[in-house]
Amino acid sequence: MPVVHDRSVKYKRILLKLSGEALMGEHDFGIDPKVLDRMAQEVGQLIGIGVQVGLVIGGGNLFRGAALHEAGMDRVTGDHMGMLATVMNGLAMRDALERAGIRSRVMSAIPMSGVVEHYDRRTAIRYLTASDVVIFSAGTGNPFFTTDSAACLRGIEIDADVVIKATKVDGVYDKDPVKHADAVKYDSLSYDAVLDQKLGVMDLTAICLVRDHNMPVRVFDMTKPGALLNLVTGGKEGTVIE
Ligand SMILES: Nc1ncnc2c1ncn2[C@@H]1O[C@H](COP(=O)(O)OP(=O)(O)O)[C@@H](O)[C@H]1O
Ligand SMILES: O=c1ccn([C@@H]2O[C@H](COP(=O)(O)OP(=O)(O)O)[C@@H](O)[C@H]2O)c(=O)[nH]1
Repeated sequence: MPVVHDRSVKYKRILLKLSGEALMGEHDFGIDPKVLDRMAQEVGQLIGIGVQVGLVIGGGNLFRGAALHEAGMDRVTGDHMGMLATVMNGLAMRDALERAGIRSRVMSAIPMSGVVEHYDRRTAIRYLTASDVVIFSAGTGNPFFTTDSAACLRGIEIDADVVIKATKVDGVYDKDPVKHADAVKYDSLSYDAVLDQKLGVMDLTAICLVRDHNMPVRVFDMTKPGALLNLVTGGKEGTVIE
């Protein structure tokens, strides 16, 4: 895809985190190809204006370690299944991107020879510089972490300008807006405010990491068409944590 620099770009290199659950679309489990195709188009628009895109995709649409543990499974085994789920989502996203004509790579924190490349930071940066989308899968490679933490970790490692969390709500609220109709949205807030109020939009380990490395985080609604492009080109979308 040709790179056209015809819009002002606020963030030159981004780490975009997509929630696994959002990939389900209207379904209760799995991947809705329509959602994948739409996300691929939106990522393609960013590549088209010269933005370098790293992706971390969750696995909650398939397996979550904590939920498997609640059902009786060993926690670490459940987390391994959750991380493998993120590799499956990564493969599906690569497929959608390639079908849309966007070059992409899947790297895994857990070696999986013959299926995807093993994560290597310097190689990832080379791919990004060449305008390939890099999908960082298998989370951090360690149990007891989340893909939010993986997104913040990879964002810091690749020296991204921002970590963008694409989710089903349109920002950070003073309480969970899915459970409380009177929740109030923040346009911006500090890392410490998220930590002090224990706001559940992102796990607190991830927030500590971005705080320690001054990495700004944007939270926005991935179901809103065009929102991602608007955000990356300086538009007002969602909430800024910095
Ligand atoms: N203070 C808050 N502001 C915004 N969303 C919140 C807040 N507290 C909890 N949430 C929940 O966090 C979810 C976003 O996180 P995400 O990682 O995408 O979902 P999940 O954790 O279900 O995979 C939202 O769907 C929302 O219900
Ligand atoms: O570094 C990591 C990232 C993820 N996971 C496991 O993978 C699952 C899926 O990730 P997550 O819940 O973050 O997905 P999302 O909520 O974004 O869909 C988690 O529940 C964990 O079990 C893990 O063990 N280590």
